[in-house]
Amino acid sequence: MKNITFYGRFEADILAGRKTITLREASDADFAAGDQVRVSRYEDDVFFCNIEIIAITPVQFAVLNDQHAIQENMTLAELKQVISEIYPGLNELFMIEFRLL
Ligand SMILES: CC(=O)Nc1ccn([C@@H]2O[C@H](CO)[C@@H](O)[C@H]2O)c(=O)n1
Repeated sequence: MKNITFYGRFEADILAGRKTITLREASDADFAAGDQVRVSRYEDDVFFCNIEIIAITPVQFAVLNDQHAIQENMTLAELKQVISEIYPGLNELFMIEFRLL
């Protein structure tokens, strides 16, 4: 089974179904629709759920919109700030849509 990590501060939103996408660089988006993936916290590698990948879609930072932000449970300004900190200067992102198993 593949693995993905999320920063621990997003665990509660993921488990509550409030965060249903993640935006990643290409090297962190090697998934396909239908994959079942183990999810753990980035900081301590503690497992916290399994997800099923619904879709992987290329998306440019420049075209991120409120719909993306809603799916991240953030404002668009917050989302752009978070991504700019994780992937400074990167425009080519991949949207990974998922559901909890
Ligand atoms: C090692 C590593 O890159 N881990 C990441 C990368 C991204 N993300 C989250 O995905 C969304 C869009 O980037 C935002 O909610 C991010 O905080 C995350 O939780 N953990």
